[in-house]
Amino acid sequence: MSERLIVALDVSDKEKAMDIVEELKDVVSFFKVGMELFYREGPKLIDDLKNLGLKVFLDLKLHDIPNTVARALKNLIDLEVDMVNIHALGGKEMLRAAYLVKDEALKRKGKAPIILGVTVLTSMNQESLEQVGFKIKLSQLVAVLAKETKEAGLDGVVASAQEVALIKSICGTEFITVTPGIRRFEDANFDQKRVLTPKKALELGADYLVVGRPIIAASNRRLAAQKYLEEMEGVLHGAL
Ligand SMILES: O=C(O)c1cc(=O)[nH]c(=O)n1[C@@H]1O[C@H](COP(=O)(O)O)[C@@H](O)[C@H]1O
Repeated sequence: MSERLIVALDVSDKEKAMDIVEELKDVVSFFKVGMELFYREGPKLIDDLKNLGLKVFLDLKLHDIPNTVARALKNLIDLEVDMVNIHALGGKEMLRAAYLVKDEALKRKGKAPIILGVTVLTSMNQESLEQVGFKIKLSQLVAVLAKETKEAGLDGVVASAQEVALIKSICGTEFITVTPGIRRFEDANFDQKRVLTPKKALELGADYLVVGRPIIAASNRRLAAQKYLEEMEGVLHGAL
């Protein structure tokens, strides 16, 4: 069991999500609930997962004006999740507003989730950035957004593992990196463009690896998760 593997519950309803949790809960303790599932099942599902003693990353990628993000974030923090994210492209003021909400929650409750800035989606590459008008090099944009997130006082970023070394060199090793777009060598990329293997991601310093379809769409999910964990443990125990 490694808390550093986060399995994305990208399914449409609670029944399907709980089937996956049931199959994996002996080997995986951290699950991600995204828009698809949360928009249908809402806060009750978060309670159910927390009551099973699991950690929850609530991935709703907030992106709005500072006031709206701050107010929404307060509600998410009150769900007692362990991790949430907001788009760093929302700007300095928005990131700072998020930090102030976290700070207020820490004072009020004595605890608050890890709050991450999403840098550039792992489904994008240099070409996709140019298509939406960005002339900057992708890794440079990730670096700018990570630096803004750090300066606002937030805990870390979501980025591709390909940028982890750069982010850590700018923001320090304590700044958390959560990396989706993780694929074992034999797994399909689907819509992910910036991918790396679990082994490489951990070697570069990624703190948490997010994996969805290669595990949840596998015919034997437990075996699929175990293969990811084995590859990770090889690095964590210095055996590879
Ligand atoms: O914030 C995220 O979790 C996220 C950010 C990002 O840049 N890319 C990304 O894939 N994700 C999420 O990570 C998961 C990856 O799923 P798979 O591609 O199926 O492994 C999905 O639930 C995405 O919503």
